Formats: sequence, structure tokens, C-alpha cells
Amino acid sequence: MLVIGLIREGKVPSDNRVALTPGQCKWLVKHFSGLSILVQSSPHRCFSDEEYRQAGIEVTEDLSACDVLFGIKEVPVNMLIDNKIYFFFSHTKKKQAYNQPLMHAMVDRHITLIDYECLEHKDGQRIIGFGFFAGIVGAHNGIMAYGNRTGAYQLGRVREVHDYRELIHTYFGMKLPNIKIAVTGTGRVAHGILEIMNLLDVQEAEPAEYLRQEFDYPVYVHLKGTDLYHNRQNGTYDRTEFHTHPDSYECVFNQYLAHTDILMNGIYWDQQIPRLFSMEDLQRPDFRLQTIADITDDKNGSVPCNLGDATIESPVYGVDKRTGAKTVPYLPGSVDVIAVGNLPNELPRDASKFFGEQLIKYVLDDVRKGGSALIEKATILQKGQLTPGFMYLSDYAAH
Ligand SMILES: NC(=O)c1ccc[n+]([C@@H]2O[C@H](COP(=O)([O-])OP(=O)(O)OC[C@H]3O[C@@H](n4cnc5c(N)ncnc54)[C@H](O)[C@@H]3O)[C@@H](O)[C@H]2O)c1
Repeated sequence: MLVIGLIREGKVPSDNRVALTPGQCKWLVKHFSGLSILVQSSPHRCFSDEEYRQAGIEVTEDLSACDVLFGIKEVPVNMLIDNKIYFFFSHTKKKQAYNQPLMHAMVDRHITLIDYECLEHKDGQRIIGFGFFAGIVGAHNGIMAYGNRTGAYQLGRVREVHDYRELIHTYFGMKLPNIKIAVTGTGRVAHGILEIMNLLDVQEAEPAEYLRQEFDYPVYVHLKGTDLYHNRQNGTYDRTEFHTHPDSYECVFNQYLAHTDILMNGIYWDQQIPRLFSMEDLQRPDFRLQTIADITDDKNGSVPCNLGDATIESPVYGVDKRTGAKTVPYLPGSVDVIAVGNLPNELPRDASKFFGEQLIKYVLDDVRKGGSALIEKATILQKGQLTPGFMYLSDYAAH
């Protein structure tokens, strides 16, 4: 018998997503004998307690009978149950200082931690994540902010619709002006952005023609690694080399600055990777960007004028092109930035469903079998001890 528990999210502000929807729980219990699921009651979850009950799933406060617990965000220290096996996004693998107390508590309390972020296919591609719906919401917000700035059209907020299906309905009959949009990245976020481009009937243009001409319909250009980065020595792009030695590469995005109204940024970024442009570029007379949806959302990262997270309540801020200072949105002489770190929370029912599908497809069988190489590789702590692949966290985990 395996008892799975879905924990209540305890991080503040509280996250409304969940690892398995009521429908998925019902399906799992029906199809797998020996599997049962308990759901911890929550007032914030995008699926109500009642929806789980109606699916035949027990809602309770006490998860002590569970073998494996699934959450989304970091579990507050006071909610950890000793000796349990947890799956969640711990944000500890880069030694994030703000989660060190959580790491210490998990060590002390003999927790086994399997981090979703570390579940990878053999070639290193991540198996599970919310990026697709971040791309959907981020791209919508970018288009919405451009409409608010220019007054060309009006688009409502994603969080006001019930689900993705209803969002799609809001696009019917909508006609965008002849804008040019640059989309960066090739992962899940980029796929979500491209989905919105297709739904809004924005046509794809090849990089050369995008740079050469104006169009009498809206267009986007999809910029992949090879379009964005060139080896400083020989001008080529090799994906593996770029991933291992990004510092030998330069970014060639600045040629798009004079030809782009909206940037939708979905690339992976770290400190060694060159930025898309510089703060000084904001002052270029030909700097055309009016709106930047920085879905990647690294503060002062690939988008240097990302001056920090905004919130779902107030997602857009301006950046004064002359001073680089944060302003209210939509002012003349500024560029609008949308940088929100929890975009999928605007569409939580669909994002949770998509997440649960990936979990069922790629991970739950291994959990039922009691483990696998995949799970082992993503296990940061085993009963409170760092596993061999994560020994580099020793100084961070020690106290
Ligand atoms: N704002 C939000 O709410 C939100 C939500 C989800 C993801 N994100 C962020 O968006 C970014 C993209 O996420 P995603 O889900 O598309 O990721 P993904 O894992 O699906 O894709 C990442 C892409 O980057 C490439 N990549 C992987 N490792 C790399 C490396 N070391 N150097 C260069 N490129 C590398 C991969 O080949 C892949 O094409 C990430 O920074 C992620 O944290 C933001």
C-alpha cells in the first residue's frame, strides 16, 4: 500500500497550485490498486477541498499516515513532518541563502528531499516544470501592457478568467497592430509564448526578413541560441560548447533593438551568459522596444533593466530610459517591464493539470516501485543526509 499526500502550500504569499488535480487523483486511485491519496485541507488551492471530496479523495489535516508528500513551493520549516519523503521545488541546489534554514531543518528532521527541478531525462532536459504556462501568461501580459501603453487595444488580466479555455475565447476577433515581437528561448517558456503568438495570429518571420523590412501585419521572430550568441573567436554557435563555456560567446541581440516593439524573453540565463543588451542601449536613439515581458525573470539578468520582481497584483513597471530608474508604467521616455516570478499562478488550474500529467507520465510509476535511477539522481537528501551527487552542498547544509 502506498499513501500519497498533497500538502497545503504554506509559503507566504500562498501558492494556489497543486501537484495533482482532483480528476487526476480519482484516475490514479481507480487505476492503481494499493494506491491511496490524502489531501491536506487548504483555503488557497485553485481546486477547493470540496472538488477533491467530490472526486472521492479524503481531505484531512493529518498527513502522518502518508509515505510520500507532494508540494509545489518550499515547505515552511514549521510544517515539515519528521522522517517523511517530500517532493517539492526546494530552491536549494544553488545554495540559495534564503533557503538555508529550510535545508538545516530538513537535515535535522531526517527528511528525504526529491527536488522536481532535478528530475531530468538522460540528456539533461528537465522532466517537470511550469514553464509552458509561464510562457502563456507572460506573453499575454506583454501584449496586454503594449495595448495599455499605446491605447491601440485593450486586453484583460489572465487571472480574471476561469481557465485557459476561457482565455482563448477572449482572443476571438482581436486584431493587433503591425507590431514586431522578438521571442527568445527554446524551452517550455518559449513554447508557451509561441502558443500565444499562434492564438493571436501573429505570423512568424525569419530573422533576416524581420531585420530587413516592415510588415503590414503583426509578426514575431523566434530567436534560438544560434541566432543570439556567437563564439567571439570564430563567429559560430555550438550548443554544447555554449552551455559549458558561455563566457567565450558574445550576444548579438542588439541588432534587433531597432526593429522590435515587444521583447518576450524565455531564455535560460546565468551570470556567465552575456546579457541581451546593456543599460546604455536604452539611450540609443533607435531603441524601439516599448514593452519587455521578461518571463525568464532574473533580476539584472539577461534583461538588464529587470529591476526586480513585480507582483501578480501589479505586474508592470516602467524603467526610465535616461536614468535607468524604476517608474510607474506607461510613461513617455520609459520602457515597460513585466517581471513576475510566479506567472503560472494566474492560470493555476491548467498549470496544475499540466504539471500533474508530467508527474503521472514520468515519475509516479517510479515512486510506486519504490525508486529508480531518475529519482535517485534528483534526491538531494536521503533521511537528512546529502546524497553523493549533492555533496557540493556540504558547507551549505552543515550547521
Ligand atoms: N517567471 C516565471 O513564472 C517562470 C516560470 C517558469 C520558468 N521561468 C524561468 O524561465 C527560464 C526558462 O525556463 P524553461 O521552463 O523554458 O526551461 P527549460 O528547461 O524548458 O528550457 C531551458 C532552455 O535553456 C537551455 N539550457 C539549459 N541549460 C542551459 C545552460 N546551462 N546554458 C544555456 N542554456 C541552457 C535548454 O537547452 C533549454 O532549451 C528559466 O530561467 C526559468 O527559471 C520563469
